[in-house]
Amino acid sequence: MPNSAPHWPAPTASGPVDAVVDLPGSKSMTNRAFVLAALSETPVVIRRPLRSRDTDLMTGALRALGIDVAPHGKEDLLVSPAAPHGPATVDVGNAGTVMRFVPPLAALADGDVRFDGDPRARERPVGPLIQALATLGADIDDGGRGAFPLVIHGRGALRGGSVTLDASGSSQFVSALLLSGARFTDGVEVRHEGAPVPSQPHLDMTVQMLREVGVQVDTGTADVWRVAPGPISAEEIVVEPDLSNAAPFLAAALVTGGRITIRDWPRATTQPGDALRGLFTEMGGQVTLDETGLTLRGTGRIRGITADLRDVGELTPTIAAVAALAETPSRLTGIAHLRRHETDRIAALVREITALGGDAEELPDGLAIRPRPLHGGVFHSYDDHRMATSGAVIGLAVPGVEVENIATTGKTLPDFPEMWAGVTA
Ligand SMILES: O=C(O)C1=C[C@@H](OP(=O)(O)O)[C@@H](O)[C@H](O)C1
Ligand SMILES: C=C(OP(=O)(O)O)C(=O)O
Repeated sequence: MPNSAPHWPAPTASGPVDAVVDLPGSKSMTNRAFVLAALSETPVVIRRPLRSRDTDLMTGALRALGIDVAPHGKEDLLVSPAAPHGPATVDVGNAGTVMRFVPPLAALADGDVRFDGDPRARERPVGPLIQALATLGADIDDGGRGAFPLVIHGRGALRGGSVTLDASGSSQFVSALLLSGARFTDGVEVRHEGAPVPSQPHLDMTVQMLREVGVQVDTGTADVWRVAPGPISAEEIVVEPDLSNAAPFLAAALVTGGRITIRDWPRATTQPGDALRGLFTEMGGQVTLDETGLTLRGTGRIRGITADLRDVGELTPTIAAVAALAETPSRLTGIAHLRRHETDRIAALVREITALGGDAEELPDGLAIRPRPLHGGVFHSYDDHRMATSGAVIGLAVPGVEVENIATTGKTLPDFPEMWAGVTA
């Protein structure tokens, strides 16, 4: 999308950063919480939800379906469930969680629900999910495209049952069916066939959050998930800080040889961002976890990394930014599905690192980055929040980097420029 706002001059660190960072809630947990709350037997308080474009799109979708979401105290939200109904129009924006998690809810609605979103939403994969919903009894008009825009002719209930799909393009196809599956008449059995499903921690998150609201989920067989039909009983869902959005801040410590503490890092979590502890240790950081949170200390040395990031694909842009500043080469693989994320992240990262003088190369399922000094220039963000924050990370070490459309960080972290200024001041 063309963006006429002036480019954002990325602050260059004048010395090692040293700060404690409070991050808002996880996008992935917040948007799962909304779906579960919408289908709950009783009103649900969502504690410390993320407020951002992606979560606003989700609350917009719920409201369009007749489900009320209201402020509750200073930072919480109250969801008052109701039988979802059409006619309704849902704007999915460029939010994968809204694109994938809301159609099953719409299939349970009474009435027509229309879906469309940003131009990129029409390119992101949704076909296997739409096909699966049709197999489970939904009446969907997608003009045979297997893509947005589309209409779901809800009939107030969905039969459910067993379905086989290829979820190698996105774990969100599976999560979507599981999140609403307990409310399908026969529950749901999802079988995956194809190349491995990415983002395993996000599947674990779905299963754990379902179990916490009383849903029976059987994960005993690899690539098969069974959700028993039954009620969803939640009163409160607590959202953890967004550990994927911790990535650029921890990277700042690594890149400047400084120290960053992310407050309230959970001791146990399903979030993929927890893998940053190991990944950034391998890249040269020293990590400690205590009552305050997770602290990363940079040592002044940045090592490259060879890693299969299939499970934690959304961390790739930040890891690539650090890799572009490292002393040794990096090879990031297992992430072919990133080509259909907010943008083609593999092509975008290679293009932008190369434009700053770096040495980066596309691989069929990832990218390779070799050490080479970088210079200033415009770092394009392609409407991708994680591209924008990656440009900020590189800018810490390379004077004269300007990030195009920093406002796109509002997808999951609207206060990013202010938070970043606080850390780099
Ligand atoms: O379920 C989720 O909340 C997510 C799953 C992952 O999607 P893919 O499996 O499509 O990569 C991840 O990249 C995305 O940011 C969030
Ligand atoms: C891939 C991402 O988002 P989405 O939920 O839109 O898929 C992401 O946040 O890195």
